Order: sequence, then structure tokens, then C-alpha cells
Amino acid sequence: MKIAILSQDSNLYSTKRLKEAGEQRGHEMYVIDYLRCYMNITSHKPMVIYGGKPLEGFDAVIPRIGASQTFYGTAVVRQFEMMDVFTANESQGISRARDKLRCLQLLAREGIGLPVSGFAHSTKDIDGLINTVGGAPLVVKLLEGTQGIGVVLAETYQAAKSVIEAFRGLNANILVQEFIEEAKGSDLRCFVINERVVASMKRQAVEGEFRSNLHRGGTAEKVKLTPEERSTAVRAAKAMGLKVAGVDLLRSNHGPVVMEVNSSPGLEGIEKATGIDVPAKIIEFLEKNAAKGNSRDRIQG
Ligand SMILES: Nc1ncnc2c1ncn2[C@@H]1O[C@H](COP(=O)(O)OP(=O)(O)OP(=O)(O)O)[C@@H](O)[C@H]1O
Ligand SMILES: [Mg+2]
Ligand SMILES: [Mg+2]
Repeated sequence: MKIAILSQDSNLYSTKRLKEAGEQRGHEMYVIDYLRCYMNITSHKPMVIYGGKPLEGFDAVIPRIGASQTFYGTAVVRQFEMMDVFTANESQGISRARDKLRCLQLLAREGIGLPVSGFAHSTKDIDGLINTVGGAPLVVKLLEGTQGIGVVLAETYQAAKSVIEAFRGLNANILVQEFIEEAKGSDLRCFVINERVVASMKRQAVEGEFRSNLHRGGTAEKVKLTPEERSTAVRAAKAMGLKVAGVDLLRSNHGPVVMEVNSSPGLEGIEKATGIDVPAKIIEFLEKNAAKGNSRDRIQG
């Protein structure tokens, strides 16, 4: 097959590993910087143009869209959908997952376990917001945060109030969440491909920290999931419309709860923690599904 990896940087670990995995399985692999693509959307024949030439004859694309480039990145993926090229993740699923609030709303609609969450922009009713999640301790998140930055644990009512007031002053969208203390600073990353968990790891925060992000010094090891955790991860990916997803769960005393769903989950951490060749499994999924005509029942655009 002829496969395009839509990535801004061919030197990123995940991009390199996908390229390698595809080549090992005998495919023609191209890394395409989607920001440098432009599209012809007026003609009867939709096209993506790259380096002055139309991209033609591709059987599949693997989107690896950066968090700050969702708008243009999903437009390029959508254009491939219009051209009937199979995509590992569809543009709509990527957009849904990128918006944390939309993600939680869709998961809630499916009845998937979530931390009790409230969402606000500039409410004056801070007490009401704190009460929706059952009071302190609670977690306040900036909607635009990544890598654990912008995620704050407020242990007392007073602290919660001050943090919410400060964020309100920044004119930011905030998420207020029940603190899952019993997770003890750990979370589970479940790597889902085509409705199956293919690899899973437990990330543990350093002593005295509640955020398990590897960027915050957390460590990772492989973990065996319970059947309930597996099915929660699979249902969450499905609710977002993602075939390839990194679903993050917390072990709460009311069962597994989903924190977020990532549409371009990193491969390095999960490969190192589990020893599983996850990129090969993504390519294998494309081999089985990118056959011509398999795009017909998809929602396009
Ligand atoms: N409600 C919660 N209860 C307990 N721990 C939490 C809660 N929310 C987040 N955490 C911890 O904080 C970490 C960071 O939170 P989260 O994943 O929501 O933000 P982020 O990592 O900054 O965002 P992104 O993953 O999009 O980059 C989580 O991995 C988890 O360990
Ligand atoms: Mg996270
Ligand atoms: Mg994330």
C-alpha cells in the first residue's frame, strides 16, 4: 500500500516508528507535513497538493495532528476523506477529542464513567461550581493545558475558590473536577486500535505529586487491565469515533473513570513500558481496513 503519515516532523519518535513499521511490512511510506499541503476544493476532483504536485494514489493516511494545529490539520484529513482515502482516524473524531469539554459531553451521553465535572467560563457563582463536584478537594483544569500544566489540585475550599477566581481573571475556560484521591497519583493509558486495547500502561506520579504525566517526572510500567477497564476504554474510543486512540483512565472507587481521549497518542512511552510493537499494529489495522470501498459507510466531513 501507499501510506501517508500526516506529521509536521519526520524526526518525531512516533512518526519515525510508523514509517519504519510500514516499510518493514512492505509498504510505501511518505511523511507529509500537512501544514505545507494546500487543497483544491472547488473542482469536481478534490485534491491535496504538496510541493507543487497533487498527492495521488494513496491507499491510507495516518493523521498525527499537533494539538495546536487541529483546525488546519483536520481540514487536510477531511480533504483525504473527500478523495475516498482511508484514514486511521477521521477528521470528526480528531476534532471531538481535541475539545476536552466536547469529549466529556459525548462520553457522558454514552453513560461512560467520568469524574464528576463542572465547566465554566466566567461565572460569579463560584460556590455553586464547587458544590457541583461535591466540594474540596477538587481539581481545576485550564481547558487549553497540556502535559499537566494548568492542572491544579485545590485541597481546601478556600484554595479552590482562590484558584477559580484567578483563572476567571485570565478569561479562560475551566474544568472543575472531583479529585480521585484513591488513584494515588496514577492513571492508566489504554491504547485502543479498532475496538481492542492492544497495550496498556500505568503511569505513576513522583512522590508528593498527583499528576502522573511523564513530562512531570512520572514513571510508566505495563499493567493488566480489568475487563471493566478494557470495555470502558473501548467504549470511550468508540463514542469519539476514533479507531486509534489513547484513553486515559483513573481507578476510582466508583469504577474506572475516563479523563481524556487522545487522537494522536504518543508511541514512545507505551512501546517502552510494554515492549509491544504498537506501530506495527496500526499498520496491520490499515492493511485490513483500507481496501477499496471500505470508506463508503463512513461519515465524511
Ligand atoms: N480528577 C482527577 N483526579 C485525580 N487526578 C487527576 C484528575 N485529573 C487529572 N489528574 C492527574 O493529573 C494529570 C494531568 O491531568 P490531565 O490529563 O487532565 O491534563 P493534561 O495532561 O495537562 O492534559 P493533556 O493530557 O491533554 O496534555 C493526570 O494524568 C492525572 O494523573
Ligand atoms: Mg493528560
Ligand atoms: Mg492529552
